[in-house]
This record gives sequence, C-alpha cells and structure tokens, in this order.
Amino acid sequence: MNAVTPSGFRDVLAEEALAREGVTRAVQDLFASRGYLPIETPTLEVMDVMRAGGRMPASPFKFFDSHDDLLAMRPDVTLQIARMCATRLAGEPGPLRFRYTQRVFREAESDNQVQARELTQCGVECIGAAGAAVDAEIVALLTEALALAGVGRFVLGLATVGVLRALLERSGAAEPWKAAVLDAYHDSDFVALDRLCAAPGTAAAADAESPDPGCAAPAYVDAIRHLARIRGGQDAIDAVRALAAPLGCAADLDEFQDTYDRLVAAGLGERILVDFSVISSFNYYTGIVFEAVSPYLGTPLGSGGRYDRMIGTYGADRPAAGFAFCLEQAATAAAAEAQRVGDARRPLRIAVPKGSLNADAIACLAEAGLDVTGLANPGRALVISNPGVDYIIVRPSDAPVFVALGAADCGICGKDSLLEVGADVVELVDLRFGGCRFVVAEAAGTTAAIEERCRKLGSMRIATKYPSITRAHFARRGTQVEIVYLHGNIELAPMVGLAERIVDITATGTTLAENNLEIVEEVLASTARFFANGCAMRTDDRIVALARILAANAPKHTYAPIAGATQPA
Ligand SMILES: Nc1ncnc2c1ncn2[C@@H]1O[C@H](COP(=O)(O)OP(=O)(O)OP(=O)(O)O)[C@@H](O)[C@H]1O
Ligand SMILES: O=P(O)(O)OC[C@H]1O[C@H](OP(=O)(O)OP(=O)(O)O)[C@H](O)[C@@H]1O
Repeated sequence: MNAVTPSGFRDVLAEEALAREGVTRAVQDLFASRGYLPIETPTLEVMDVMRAGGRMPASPFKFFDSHDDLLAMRPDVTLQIARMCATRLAGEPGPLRFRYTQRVFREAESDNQVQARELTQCGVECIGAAGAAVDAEIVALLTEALALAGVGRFVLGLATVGVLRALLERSGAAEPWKAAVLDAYHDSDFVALDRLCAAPGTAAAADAESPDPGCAAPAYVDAIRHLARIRGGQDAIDAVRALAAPLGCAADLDEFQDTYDRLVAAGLGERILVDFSVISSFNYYTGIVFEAVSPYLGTPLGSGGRYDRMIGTYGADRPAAGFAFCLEQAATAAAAEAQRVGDARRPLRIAVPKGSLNADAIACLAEAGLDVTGLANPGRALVISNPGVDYIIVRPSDAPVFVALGAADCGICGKDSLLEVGADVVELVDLRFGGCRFVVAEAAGTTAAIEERCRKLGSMRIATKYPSITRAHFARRGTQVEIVYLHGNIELAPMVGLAERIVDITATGTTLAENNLEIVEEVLASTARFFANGCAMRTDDRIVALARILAANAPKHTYAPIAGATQPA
C-alpha cells in the first residue's frame, strides 16, 4: 500500500497549523467586531440545489448517496448561505451578517490542475441590505482581513456589472450575440470581444465567425467593447460615465461612485484599481464585483460582490453581498512577499514559443521595442535575461500553463494551444501570424465506407494531437467519436487503419496532399495570440502597455490561410 494523501489534499503540520490558527482567529475576531455572526454549512449539498444558484465557481466532487440523490461537496459557501437565508431564515428581518471559515472542495479540471483540491475560505455575507455603505463595508473588510493574513501588497480590482447589463439590455442585440459577449467577458477573451464588436467592413469583422449583433445600435456595441479595457482610478469611473451616460446605461454608476468615494475616504484609494474586465467572475453578481490579487501570486487571493438575485432562486429575493478569500493563497502570497520585499521591480517574464512560431514571435517583440538580444539563438539556454525582461522559452502547447500558473506574466502561442489547454488566462491580442486551420480529414475516396461503418457501429475513431478541440467539435455536432491520441505524424492514422479520420493542423495543405488525404470539414482556424496572467495584468502595467503596442502593430501581419479557410476562432 502506498500511504499517501489523495492528489490535491495534504496534512497541515503543527508549525503551519499554528500560523493558520493565528490568522483565522485574528480574521474572525475582526469580522465579529463588525457584528458578523458565525455560521457553519454542511459539507454536502444536493447537486440540484447548488446548480440552482447559477454558474458554480469550480467543478465539485459529486457522488450518489443510498437515496439516489446526487450530492456535491461544497465548492463554495456563498450558494449555501443563500439557500439557508431563503429557507430557514426567510422570516428573519435583516440585515443578517454572517462570517465563516470553512473548507471547500474542488475537483481537478485538467491534467495541469496543480491547485489544491481542498481549500480554506474565510468570508462574510451581508444579507438584506443594499447600497454603497454596505458595499464599501464589505470591500474594506476584505482589505483589513488580507492585511491581518500578512498580505501587504495587493490590488483590489473593482467594477460593477450593472453598466454591462444595461448596455446589453438596451442594445437591442440578438440573444446569441449577447450570450457570446458575456462569455467573452467571463473568459477574459478580449480578442473574441473585439471580433463580436467589430464594425462591419473592418478587418476584424472580416475575421468574425461569431454570432451577429443583429440590429444592435453601433454606439452600444462600441461601448460594450471599450468597457472591458477601462481601468484606473476616478478617471476610469469618469470614462465609463462618458461612455454609458449618453446611452442611458449609467444608472448603476452613481452608487458605484458613492462606494468608491467611501473607500477613498477610508484611505483605500491606493489599493483600488477600477477595472471593468473584473466582470469575468461568476455570472450571479448583480452590482459591485471585486477581486484581490497579489503581485507575487498567479491566482487571485479572493473575490466577492453583490448578488441581489441569487437568494430569489431559492425563495423570496433579498439583496446580498459578500466575499471570501483563501487562507492558503494568502499564506503563499505573504511568504513570497516576505522574500522579495525591497526588491527593485523584477523583470517582466514572457513565455516565448520555440518551433514554428518562434521567429515571428521574436519579430513582434522586437517591433514592440523590447530587447530581444540572444533570443533567436539561445543554444540550450531556456531563459534569456535582458534588461527588464526574462524570456522563458517554452513549447507552444506549454505556454498557457506557464502563464496561467504565474511562472510567466504573459506569453505568445497559437489560439489552438489556448483552446486545447483551456487555461485561465486573459487573451489580449490577435498577433495575426501563425495562421493555420484545424480540419477533419480522411483518406481520399473513403467517405462512403466510413459513413457506413459509422452507421453500423454508432461512432468513429479520430486520431489527433488535440483531444480537447476534437472532443468539443464532435460534441457540438452530436457525433460520438473515440479519440486516438497521438503526438505527431497524425496523417498516418487513416493510412494504416489506426483511425477512420484525423483532426489536425493544415497550413499549405502539402502534407494532406502528399499522403492522399482529403478535408471533410473545417474545425477552426487559428492565429498566434498575446495573452497574460490575470493577476499579473492587474498588478503590472507593463503588460497592458505591451499589449497596446502589439495590437497597433498586428495589422502589419496579414492572416493568410489557404483558400477555403474560415476565419480564426
Ligand atoms: N503548418 C503548421 N503546422 C503546425 N503548427 C502550425 C502550422 N502553422 C501554424 N502553426 C502554429 O504553430 C503551433 C505549433 O508550432 P510547432 O509546430 O513549432 O510546435 P509543435 O512541436 O507542433 O508543438 P508542441 O511542441 O507544443 O507540441 C501550432 O499550435 C499552431 O498554432
Ligand atoms: O499543411 P502543411 O503546410 O503541410 O502543414 C501541416 C503539417 O504540419 C504539422 O505537422 P508538424 O510539422 O508540426 O509535425 P507533427 O506531425 O509532428 O505535428 C501538422 O501536424 C501537419 O502534419
């Protein structure tokens, strides 16, 4: 027997447990001093009850009990408190203020999920009260709690979802387009947002494969696109007002301004970054949203917001707001900060792909004014350090992992690698080189035989180096496939009977032609992207500055797929 803990779970030894105990006590004492009462929620919930509250923060562990109920280990405490307030506490007059320190559990979502699967959340919820005073109380409490947890340097990204909701509602746009915009905000995919909002006739619109806005007024579409890039202090609020007020969509901003003023008056102005791309959080928020990030950590410390309609999914509506931060994340950030306090600003870490994207990536970075000395011929060196910048040389398919986990601040790779890895990064610029298509292909003249075989067996074998992209494509089509995962020379598979079809990249079409393969259908088109870690982007202004220059230069690179290609995803 191998006596180990399950992957993602661990024992906490005495030294660390003592430190955690101290932080937990200090934080809970703080919450108690502000009138928050302790509560505890069950480890397990009925899955349908959790689902009713909206998009879940992560994939929970699930199992059936002996009553055949599908149960979930809580991935989050907020949904449970909403359920509790709508049921057992429905008759209690508000406002109700609750605090907790509880473990939450999250199933790994991919092979690269190195995050712990058991985390400790410290949080508060204030139920039955709305308005700027409560919003400011909650945000200020998070900053005080993080300070008690030893985190000195952090940024609080702050926005309100009301402006985007109003713009979408009043735009008159078609529903699929509105859903795609929310997805783009949720996924922090600025490239998709630009495509969705591109003016007809522009290069970006010509690239668009996305839903049409229908008869949406251009001014709304333009405002929706710009909103995601607005960031700063009071100037950012002013910019949002200038954008939204003429369109009648600034109603939420008065309260947001009031909240911001209260936070500035409380001395928190330096900590706050008004940033409307923070709306990427779960879709149940209805007002203010915020996220705390450390410059020393690649994943957020904690987040929160106002969710006035969530309790209504379990009973009568009640306004509510709250936050949670992760004790383990705070401890990691505090430790990293302690080691680096006093450091001059560290070099910007950029993940640069080796292989076929390498030369164009280096050319883009040089064009943006970065010192790329030594990058083209690194020998066996994997990190090239030049003044102000460290280049981390990676395989293109690994670039999203390095950036998502904070080992690099930003990077370059193909859209295909971003889709395949599914990493949580902010996609900032379509660099317009590295154009290629993903296609389904088969040996020439075999269509009828393959379809007949598929009709008999109910599924077909597909060989590919890109299992996620392939699975998603055939799931959209409703076709059952068995995937044969290969590392290269995919074209061999139909030739030697390993699979009926392949999903692979084609650029010039030479490899397909030389091996007598024919394209059956298009899966997607891809170009190289510049992308960033979300925490790095909010704490290091060099990333947005670099993205601006890369975006300005990108049109110089012409996306030139072979004939018949549809446009990049
Ligand atoms: N004809 C092409 N064949 C393969 N990749 C292409 C082609 N044209 C553009 N690309 C882009 O280049 C990337 C792959 O680069 P490269 O071939 O250097 O790496 P790889 O060895 O296939 O990838 P990895 O080492 O990460 O598995 C693809 O993800 C795609 O975005
Ligand atoms: O349309 P073309 O211009 O002929 O390019 C397509 C080929 O390029 C890629 O292979 P790669 O050289 O990356 O090797 P791999 O088969 O090992 O992935 C891809 O997998 C195709 O085989």
